Amino acid sequence: MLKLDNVSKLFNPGTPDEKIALLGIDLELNPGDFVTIIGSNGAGKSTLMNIISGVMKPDLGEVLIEGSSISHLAEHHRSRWIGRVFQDPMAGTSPRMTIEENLAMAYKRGKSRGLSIGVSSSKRTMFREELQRLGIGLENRLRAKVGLLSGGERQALSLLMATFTKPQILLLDEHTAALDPARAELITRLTESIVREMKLTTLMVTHNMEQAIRLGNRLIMMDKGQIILDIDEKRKKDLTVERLLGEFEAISGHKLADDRIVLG
Ligand SMILES: Nc1ncnc2c1ncn2[C@@H]1O[C@H](COP(=O)(O)OP(=O)(O)OP(=O)(O)O)[C@@H](O)[C@H]1O
Repeated sequence: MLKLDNVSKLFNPGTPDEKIALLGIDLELNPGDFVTIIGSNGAGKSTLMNIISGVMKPDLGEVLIEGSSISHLAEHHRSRWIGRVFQDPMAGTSPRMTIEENLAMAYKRGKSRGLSIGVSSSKRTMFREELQRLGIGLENRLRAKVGLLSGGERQALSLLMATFTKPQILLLDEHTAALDPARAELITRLTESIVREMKLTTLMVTHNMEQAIRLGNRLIMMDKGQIILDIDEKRKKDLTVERLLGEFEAISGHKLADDRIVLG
């Protein structure tokens, strides 16, 4: 499925601001893996997501999907395989367009060029059915401008749009962090059901330790540009926040430093 082969990224090389963001990352996801990623400040989590989605290129190494390198492909060309939801609920949708127009855009992604972004009645019926799955009444507001939705509603729509065409890889970039606890819980629940039903291979960065342990079948910890812990489903079942923090400290030699960390 997704494979990172010896991926490294250095910012500002040869200057006093030189920063190693990623150092020789090897990572292979199996189909259907749901991997949560936690790590200290500046560990390289966002850089990793940006390199997978094509926002930036690695200095070294390859990103492969199903055995083929996608390293040369720009972000918009990868969007047919990769869905991404950002922390900012405003990032994944267009506020001036209606819910159905946003969905039509998402539906067109990766499809033939000629496909219209217009909303036919058959598409509208499909959009309504998809929105119903979210269980928050958006199916009755197809013609509402997305800018009028709450942050939670908008993030639910972003999640639906990112997964609409069943991407090979779903990237979740702290996608519940900007929401209040009730809305974060709603989005977490929706994420779990969409990932499970569609059997999506998923990478999720989170600052919430309890969420990282509870969700998914595999947990990765990063520090200073490297993966220092990769915990499988069996070991994950017995994890606690305390045990995880202890393991991090034992391996990295320092306490987990993250100003946004949520223990649970
Ligand atoms: N565009 C950039 N220019 C220079 N340095 C950068 C850039 N982006 C990231 N870095 C540096 O690269 C390192 C990794 O950053 P990254 O944002 O990937 O970490 P992170 O794990 O997402 O951190 P956080 O949890 O604090 O958001 C950090 O030292 C950061 O300061």
